[in-house]
Amino acid sequence: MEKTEFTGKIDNIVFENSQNLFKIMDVEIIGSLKDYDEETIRVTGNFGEIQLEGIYTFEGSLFVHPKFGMQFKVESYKQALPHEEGSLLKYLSSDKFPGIGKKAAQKIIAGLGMDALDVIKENPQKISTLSLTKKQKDSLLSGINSMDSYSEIVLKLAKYGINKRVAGNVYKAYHGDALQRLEADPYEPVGDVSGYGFKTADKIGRELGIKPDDKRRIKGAILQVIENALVQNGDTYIGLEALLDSAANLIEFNQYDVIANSINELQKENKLVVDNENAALSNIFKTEVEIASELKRVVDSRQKIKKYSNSKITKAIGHAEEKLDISYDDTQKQSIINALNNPISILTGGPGTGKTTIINGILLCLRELENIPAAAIYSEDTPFLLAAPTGRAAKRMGEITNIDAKTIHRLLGIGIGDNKNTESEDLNELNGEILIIDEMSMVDMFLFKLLLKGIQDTKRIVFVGDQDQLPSVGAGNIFGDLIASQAFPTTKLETIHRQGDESSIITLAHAINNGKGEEIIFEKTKNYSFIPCNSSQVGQAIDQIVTLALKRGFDKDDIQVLGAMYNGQSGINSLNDIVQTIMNPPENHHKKIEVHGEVFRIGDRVLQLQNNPEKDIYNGQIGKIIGIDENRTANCLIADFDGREIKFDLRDLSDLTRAYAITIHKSQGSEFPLIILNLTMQNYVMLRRNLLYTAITRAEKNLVMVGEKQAYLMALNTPGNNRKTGLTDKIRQILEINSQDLKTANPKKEAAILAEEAILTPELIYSGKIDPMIGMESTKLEKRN
Ligand SMILES: Nc1ncnc2c1ncn2[C@@H]1O[C@H](COP(=O)(O)OP(=O)(O)OP(=O)(O)O)[C@@H](O)[C@H]1O
Repeated sequence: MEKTEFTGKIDNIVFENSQNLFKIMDVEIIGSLKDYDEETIRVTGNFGEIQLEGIYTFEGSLFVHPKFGMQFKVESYKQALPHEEGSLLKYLSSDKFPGIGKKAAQKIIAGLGMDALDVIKENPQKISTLSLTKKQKDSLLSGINSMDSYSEIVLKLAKYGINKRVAGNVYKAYHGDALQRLEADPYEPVGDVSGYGFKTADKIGRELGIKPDDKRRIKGAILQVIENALVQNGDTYIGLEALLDSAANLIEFNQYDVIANSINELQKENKLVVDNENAALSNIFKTEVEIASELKRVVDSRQKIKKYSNSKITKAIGHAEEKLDISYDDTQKQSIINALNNPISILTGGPGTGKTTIINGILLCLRELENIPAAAIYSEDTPFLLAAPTGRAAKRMGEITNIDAKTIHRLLGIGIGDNKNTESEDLNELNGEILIIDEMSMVDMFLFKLLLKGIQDTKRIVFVGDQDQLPSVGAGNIFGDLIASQAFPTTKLETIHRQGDESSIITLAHAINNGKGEEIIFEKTKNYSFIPCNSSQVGQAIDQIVTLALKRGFDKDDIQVLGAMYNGQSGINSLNDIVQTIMNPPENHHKKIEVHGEVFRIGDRVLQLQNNPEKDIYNGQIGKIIGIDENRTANCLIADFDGREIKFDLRDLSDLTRAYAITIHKSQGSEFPLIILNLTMQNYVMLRRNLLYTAITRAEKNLVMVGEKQAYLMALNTPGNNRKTGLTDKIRQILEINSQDLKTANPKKEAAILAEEAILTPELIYSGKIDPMIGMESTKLEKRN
């Protein structure tokens, strides 16, 4: 429809997405809107801060929404400035312009007339003609600048080639000042504003005539190089030599002394820290120092906590063994002693090595040694604090220990995405006999710092995990660094204790870690198999495997597809479309709702992507949709998360996605009876040993690997975690560890042997001669053309 314009008052903000600033609002029309007769209209578009009751002029076009009727799609908007004397006087003397009272406001109107605001906006120089103090002039200018609406800023930034999304991020960081700040130093937001990198800055810099050797430009390049290492590799620092080289590359000239000077200046400005020939962003360096200092505080303040005698512990372990009907091996026993007699201890081991069995042993021993009645353990103020970084991992920990386990966020009482900004005063104080954190490999540096800050009087702290799993999504490598520091008694479990059907997957997992995966991964065993196919065949193969698994009696909820990335032919998004069609087809006439390009239907399995303590659901938690209101009202979707009904409004739905296929990263901390894993060379940037290992260890009983052999080989042969981090050294320095203090127990490795079986090829699979499904009877894959 044709472009038109109208002015209106904001009645109601129906929906807003804080990520991309998209809003849906009800607007009361002031005056008229061409081709529209009603008094209010629903308006959609991207907006910055919008004031309820505020009056704005909108430019855009009418369109008919198939369900909600006539709406107005906004292309640009601006705040309607007051023009009559009374309201202009009131506006100018409001707290939007601090230091300007009624008198000064009258001077402004007398000097520039009723259009004063527009006049200054057009030509800020006019302010100098007013008889105001410098402070008042500044206040007037900055007040008017901050009224620059989001769409005006987007328009102005567009002339520098900045797209809407990035312009939105710039706006979120600098608000109305955005343009002034960018024009003063286009390199300032580099590393600070998402999507705004050195290239964008350089484009603006060139237009503004900033010289190639300008300090602002060089500093921007330096920050960009460090930021790249942080975001792309998870490194918390970069070597100075590499920094000089990469920065020189970026600015395209090789004057190292000029770059070095800028590094020094950035140090003085507290933006980065140079330590031992390495450079780190200040906040990252500071976080590592804080973590090491907190660890020292925890260790030092627990020196006086009593240690149990060997005989007492041995007796308690004996009782635990009787109760659990097992006998711990020597390494396992040592880990229990470590946990009971040290302020901080660490337990790491692959699947089936007995981590959970040890946690149970530690708790049983402590109950006996401290004479703790059951009532205390199950009380609100329990002396046993158990937590894990994700909801699913916490749930599993709770089920296995029979003691309530929380997410770390919930344990600390912190809000959504608050890791970076939470102050320690806002944290729950952690006390009690023991704190055990499971799945430590997933804990990132910001959350770990908060966890340590929350620890008050907890007598013992045990970090449990598998150091060979993927490191945390955020930068750093907390669990690996704690182990490498050798500052805390650490037990590495290497003997596989789990027996039974799933043991061949566990053997495969351990072989992958020991560099022997290639020998057995492409075999067909009772529990795992490999189906080679290229990325264009992945969807088809997964379609067949899922269909077949369902025919064989697998429960829908037991089948989980995993992949490395969301996009691409064999990406998570397209696999979700395929599996959703099989498991919850549209012809079931279920109610549905479409958001961010995904269709959700009643019955769909969904994944929560962010921590949401208010709803008590967390990143990685899986639920099922049980209700949908197609009119998209307040609670338009209801999902069952572990027996609890959680209501979502449109805004919350940006945190929800379908979960038939999920990324390996999101699957961390969860296990499923049947894992269908797909890896192809499209994922080549991510193909590392720890990614494959993490994926494989998600399978409880059965594993079907699909994709390109080359991709699996690349993952097998690319060392996992090689993040450059500074925490290990800082721990060693601050806790004054010297090299003799080796605190790691290293038991012998156990040999893993597997029988040889036939290797699958696509021809065999599609001819139906070989069955990729494991432990199930005779249905074969159909041949597809
Ligand atoms: N010393 C032992 N003797 C006999 N069985 C053991 C011993 N230790 C552990 N197990 C058994 O081995 C299996 C795996 O142990 P557990 O679940 O504790 O390992 P885990 O490291 O937590 O593995 P995962 O991470 O896969 O859950 C369990 O069935 C457990 O009972």
